[in-house]
Amino acid sequence: MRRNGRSLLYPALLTLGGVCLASIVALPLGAKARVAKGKVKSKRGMDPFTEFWMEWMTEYRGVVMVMVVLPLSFAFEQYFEVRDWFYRTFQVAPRLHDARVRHVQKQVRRWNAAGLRGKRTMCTARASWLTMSTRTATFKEDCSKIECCLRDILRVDVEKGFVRTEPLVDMRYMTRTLVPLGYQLAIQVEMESLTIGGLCMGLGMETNSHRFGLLQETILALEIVTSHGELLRVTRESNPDLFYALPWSHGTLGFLVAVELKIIPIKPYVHVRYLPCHTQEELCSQMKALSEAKNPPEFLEATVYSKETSVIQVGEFADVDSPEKRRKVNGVNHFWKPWYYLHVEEALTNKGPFDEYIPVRHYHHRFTRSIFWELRDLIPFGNHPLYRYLLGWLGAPKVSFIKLTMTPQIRREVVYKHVVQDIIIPAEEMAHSINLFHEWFEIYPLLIFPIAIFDHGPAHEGFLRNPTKKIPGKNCQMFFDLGVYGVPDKVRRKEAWDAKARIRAMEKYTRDVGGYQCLYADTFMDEKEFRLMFNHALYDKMREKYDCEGAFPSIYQKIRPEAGVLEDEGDANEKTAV
Ligand SMILES: NC(=O)C1=CN([C@@H]2O[C@H](COP(=O)(O)OP(=O)(O)OC[C@H]3O[C@@H](n4cnc5c(N)ncnc54)[C@H](OP(=O)(O)O)[C@@H]3O)[C@@H](O)[C@H]2O)C=CC1
Ligand SMILES: C=C(/C=C/[C@@H](C)[C@H]1CC[C@H]2C3=CC=C4C[C@@H](O)CC[C@]4(C)[C@H]3CC[C@]12C)C(C)C
Repeated sequence: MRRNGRSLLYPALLTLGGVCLASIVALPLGAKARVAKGKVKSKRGMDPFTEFWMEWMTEYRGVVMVMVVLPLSFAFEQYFEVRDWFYRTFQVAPRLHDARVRHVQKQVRRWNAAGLRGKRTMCTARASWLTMSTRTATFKEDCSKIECCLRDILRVDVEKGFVRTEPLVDMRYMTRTLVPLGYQLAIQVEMESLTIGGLCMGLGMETNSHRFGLLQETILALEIVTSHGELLRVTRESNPDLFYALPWSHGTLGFLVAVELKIIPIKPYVHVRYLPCHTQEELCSQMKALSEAKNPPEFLEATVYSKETSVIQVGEFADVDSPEKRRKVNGVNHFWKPWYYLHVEEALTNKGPFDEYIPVRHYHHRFTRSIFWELRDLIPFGNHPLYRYLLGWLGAPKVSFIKLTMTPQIRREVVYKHVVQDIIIPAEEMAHSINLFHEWFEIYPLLIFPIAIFDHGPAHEGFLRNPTKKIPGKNCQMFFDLGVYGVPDKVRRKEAWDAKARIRAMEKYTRDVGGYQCLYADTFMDEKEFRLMFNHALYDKMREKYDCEGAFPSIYQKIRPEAGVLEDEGDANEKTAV
């Protein structure tokens, strides 16, 4: 059987590779011929060949996704599997680390010596398309780009419970390394391509954030190259001001070259119970009771399928040590399995509540395969059994390649006919916010998971304010993440839908209830509104102390509405009567 399976797999792979290669060669040649024959006329004043491509890639997005993005993602994935295996096995990275840090310092010192302070700010050289932000980071064009090629795990210390790692290590590499050792990051974030640097300098959260808080609470030490090229090791004890100012600072206080993060022991499986809720009240009261319990579950989240219906997922680490448990093992990420959010939804059918044992690494990356539920619009037939069995093994398209093949027209559609947003707001807002999201977006599912926001004391209030309504006996207040990803129903129904007005209403509501918008997403806030949402006191102090003005852009300069896409250009493009 295995031999038969293999002998079928290789011809299938070769055929697919051949078709992709042929298309990649044939399509541009065909396009060039059409342009040469004068069959393509420029409508926007671009050169006709580029214009033809832009239009083709916009029109045939699904084909580009399957023929280009998927094979590229697969090849990229395989390359990094081999590269990371080599570095891990031969322990190459720790020996190279110091030289890599010196390279960052040398570039920063060269920038200082060239007299660029105040003239041209610095940012990382990571290309915008590679990142997990929805933005295009146009600010980078005006910056000196500093290469921070630091992509390895330096040390895993299970006795002391921490991992020392470089910033470009992603979540896939992290679980690949830690899980076989019986450990995970205290906050092990879901999406495989998110990097440690992005999560520490931005934000990181997961379905056990009701226990540990945001990923920043699990940082033990940060190693930073300052605007003068000095290397600093920053801990809670040695430099609390800078330590609490660095999370969410987006590389505007210095370059991160290494970080120590807390790790926790795990078991091989996560026992997940799926609890259907048929009213909002049921959802809110259960989430409150579970998240604020004396002994809360290890993992907790809810997927909301309509205004009233949702499924709560309660997870606990487990061993599978009996035949009865073995029968309930479900490797949800195997390529032939249905997308996870659709599997969860089954709890709302006649099947009712159910439970299963998910191998821990499958649990960690349970939404990567369907990019939460974004893939249903990118590859509408992606969950069809035929597709899953024939092409599912190629994995999910990587967000990076989706971004790389995005034409300006698609970028505008992503902004004006589509929503990707997460907000973190106080727990008591759950029902109200679901109703508001229904009114503004009408997109389901919605994602919900509780997050403890900790009090660091008045001297160390970071970018997030200290909470005001702490849980009795605890040093934190319960907030929750509410995520919305997809195409609003009004857009699907081809009715007018004002993206900017809706997102701005969401931002105002978030500010009014003392919450925060996740900054990987597009924001429409002006600087005054942004400074109202986030506490800049400690951040401003550190910007001054470490001479960052004129050396790094401010956070707002990095996340502000992008010129040409989100900036006001009159209202013509904002009202999308489709
Ligand atoms: N569940 C979760 O927690 C999720 C989180 N996210 C978000 O995605 C982002 C991570 O995406 P990812 O692609 O990994 O990160 P990015 O490359 O987008 O980086 C995010 C920010 O961190 C800065 N940064 C990254 N590395 C360094 C470094 N070595 N030194 C200094 N600054 C650095 C970047 O600076 P620069 O602009 O100079 O490159 C950028 O401003 C996070 O910020 C997070 O908010 C998204 C989805 C889920
Ligand atoms: C914050 C969480 C999860 C977020 C993800 C669902 C989104 C993070 C980045 C998003 C995307 C980036 C770029 C895109 C290109 C566009 O052409 C299509 C959309 C998208 C793929 C988009 C999709 C959603 C994200 C992956 C949770 C963990 C709280």
